[in-house]
Amino acid sequence: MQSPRLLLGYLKANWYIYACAILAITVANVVQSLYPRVLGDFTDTLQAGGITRSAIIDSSRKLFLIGITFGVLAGIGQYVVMRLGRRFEFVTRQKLFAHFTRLSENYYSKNGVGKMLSYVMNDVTSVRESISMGINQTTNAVILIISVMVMMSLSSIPVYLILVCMIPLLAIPFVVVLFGPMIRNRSMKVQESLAKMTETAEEQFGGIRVTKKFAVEPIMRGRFGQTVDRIADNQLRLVRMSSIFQALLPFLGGLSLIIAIAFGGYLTIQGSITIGHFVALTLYLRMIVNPLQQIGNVINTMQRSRASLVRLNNMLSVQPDIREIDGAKPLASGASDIHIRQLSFAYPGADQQALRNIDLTVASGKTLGIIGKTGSGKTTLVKLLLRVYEPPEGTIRIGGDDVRSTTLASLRSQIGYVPQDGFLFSTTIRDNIAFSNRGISVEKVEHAAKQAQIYTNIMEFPEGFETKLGERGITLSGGQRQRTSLARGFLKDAPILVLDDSVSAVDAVTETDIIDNLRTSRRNKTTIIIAHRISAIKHADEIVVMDKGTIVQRGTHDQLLAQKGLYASLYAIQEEGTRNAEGKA
Ligand SMILES: Nc1ncnc2c1ncn2[C@@H]1O[C@H](COP(=O)(O)OP(=O)(O)OP(=O)(O)O)[C@@H](O)[C@H]1O
Repeated sequence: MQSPRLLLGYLKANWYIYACAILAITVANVVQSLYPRVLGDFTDTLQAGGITRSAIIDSSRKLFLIGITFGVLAGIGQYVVMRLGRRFEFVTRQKLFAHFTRLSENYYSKNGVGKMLSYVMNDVTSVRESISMGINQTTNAVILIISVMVMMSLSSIPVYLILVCMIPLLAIPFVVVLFGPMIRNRSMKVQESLAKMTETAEEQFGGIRVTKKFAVEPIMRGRFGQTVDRIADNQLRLVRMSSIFQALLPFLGGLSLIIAIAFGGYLTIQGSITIGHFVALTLYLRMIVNPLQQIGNVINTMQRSRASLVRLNNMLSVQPDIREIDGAKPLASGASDIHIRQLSFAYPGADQQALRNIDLTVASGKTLGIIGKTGSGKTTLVKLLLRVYEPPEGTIRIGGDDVRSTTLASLRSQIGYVPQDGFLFSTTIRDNIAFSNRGISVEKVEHAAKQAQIYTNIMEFPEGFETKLGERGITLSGGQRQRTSLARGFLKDAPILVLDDSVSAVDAVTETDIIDNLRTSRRNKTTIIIAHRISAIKHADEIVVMDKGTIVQRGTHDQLLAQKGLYASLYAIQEEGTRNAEGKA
């Protein structure tokens, strides 16, 4: 196993419970291995003196005791092991989820959500099966085989006969060594194709509305079909290999039995061993055919889950891109002046810089407007402020502290960020708005909704704020979704509020109302508004115009209008658009 930390850690933590369970299963199997001896002795008694009442009662009592002891002890042992297996599943899923929440946006932009789900579902289940079934069946099988061997050697069956019968079983280690790696490799491929399918399914369900609007369902079905076919191919390859392997071990057990019947039968006819020995020997060998099959099963499952365990351990060892430095300090409470110096940034793997030499100061309590062409770096700037991506050291300071030396939680709790397409969860509108503080009063939630101009819309729903939203807020229009997400930003009332194109989907009148509310509620609080429409930022204390990752103009609305440049051109185009619209109306 490459890096068995996850499983070893769990087994170590629970070793004493496992030890008790294994002890119970061991005793159960030792007791069960007495069974051929009782029957062998019974046969010899029959042969010596015929059938007697006392012999029947005595043997029946022994067999009954063996059955009861085996049933109770094996049952308890198996229950404990299964329970621990389920607990492993639960603990590991929690561990994975906690790990996922620490990974950066950069990781998620490269790895689909479906892939993450596959770890949580398929891989965890596969490892759980192996530890539950593996421990139960291995203990059962190994102990039974050992007990049978011991019982056979303690009996007066000749050793040479036992050894001859065992010859086919010597091939087992070779079979295991040969097939094990092949099964593991094929399992790895199955798990990878399952992950791909979950990823594709997640993406296709997410995009189902676009698919339908473009009437491209057959193409999407074809694409999904391809991923399913890949799984089927990989699974068939695995099943072929596993089946051959699983059949081989009992086959070797069967060969032993044939030798026992042929050679043992011959010795019985010759009078070298008693019929009782012959019966006991064949029963002993018959008894190890099932455990051999179980061992085949277990090795099969173990190889498969080993592939999953490697995947899980690899996943858990992914280091988050954004990490707090040792001794990171919380950002001073209420700090809200922002200083950006010589900030240049390129996305990992990108050959061009998204931001170049940005110098910017937003004094505490002021409003900054950012406008610029699409792709000019506006959102990137905010992502660096929030440390969604890591800015170079010393380039961004809040309240005098380099954001890289602060704790992530304190930094993000000081900033309210409202993106253009804020994600809404499948819960009530109230919970969506009160996202940063579920315990907040209804009045405050309603007030935030009023500020974001969504209150009236919400009250029109029969259940008002208790209305449940479907996947990604499907019951709301684009503009309603945007304003619900905006209300969430208002409610957080953070020292710094960033609106990233957050009023783009509302009409001009509503936008004016929202901006007015914003100006009132954010008086003396730092606010950054990114917009494409000048109407959303013209009131700002300072406006910067961005182009190709740099700031090309800065000033107030009036100062920028007085300059020839991108801002004045944008204004002219937008004013003309508004006049045309009014003319048509
Ligand atoms: N995760 C990413 N990985 C690589 N490049 C990215 C990533 N996100 C954005 N970019 C690139 O960085 C540049 C700036 O993008 P950004 O999102 O900051 O622009 P923007 O000004 O906010 O655009 P818009 O107005 O369309 O929202 C673009 O060229 C974009 O393609």
